[in-house]
Amino acid sequence: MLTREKTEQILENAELIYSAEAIAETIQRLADEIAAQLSNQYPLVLCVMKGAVVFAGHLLPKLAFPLNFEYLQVTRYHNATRGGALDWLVFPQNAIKDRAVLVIDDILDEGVTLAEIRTKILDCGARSFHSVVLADKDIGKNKPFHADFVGFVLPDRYVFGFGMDVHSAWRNLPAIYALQSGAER
Ligand SMILES: O=P(O)(O)OC[C@H]1O[C@H](OP(=O)(O)OP(=O)(O)O)[C@H](O)[C@@H]1O
Ligand SMILES: Nc1nc2[nH]cnc2c(=O)[nH]1
Repeated sequence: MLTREKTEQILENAELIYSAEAIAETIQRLADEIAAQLSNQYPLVLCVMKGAVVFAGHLLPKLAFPLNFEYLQVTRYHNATRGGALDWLVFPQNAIKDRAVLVIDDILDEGVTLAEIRTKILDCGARSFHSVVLADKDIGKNKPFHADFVGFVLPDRYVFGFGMDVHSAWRNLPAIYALQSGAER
């Protein structure tokens, strides 16, 4: 864990990429797009913890149709800024069969996490699979996964805030920041 001083320094040196206002507008647009496709499906909405917790908390009240809500938890970045093997921590297996599933995640980076989530959900007998991400990072190569609903396209930098962590801190920020280049380690 970083010291409090180091954590504050990271924010001071970071660059604001999306303000709280820009995020709010984007979430309303995403909610409208999701409603147009899924409002008559009575979907099971799954939040990918922990990163999507803030995004899900803002998006859910804007989905004005019947749904059920559960969460799953996977991690492959742990407290680092580079991804590794995926660790499954929580998975609501029994809730999924025959459901139209909408997965909410904060960020699509290399696409490994959501590709594995989709496989597992379809293996559990979901009727359909959709996903919404607040941010899709432009990594300059093909990804094994494309989201149905995308908020922003981000530059290829490590970002944090609005649920996303940097070395496990700053998930509580109301906006999205990019880590100063060279500070990834
Ligand atoms: O597209 P990928 O390269 O696979 O990365 C995307 C995943 O990385 C983050 O999760 P993380 O592993 O950091 O766990 P967390 O949500 O608990 O922070 C994020 O919430 C996505 O689920
Ligand atoms: N916090 C955070 N988590 C990620 N997971 C994959 N990419 C990122 C990123 O840029 N920031």
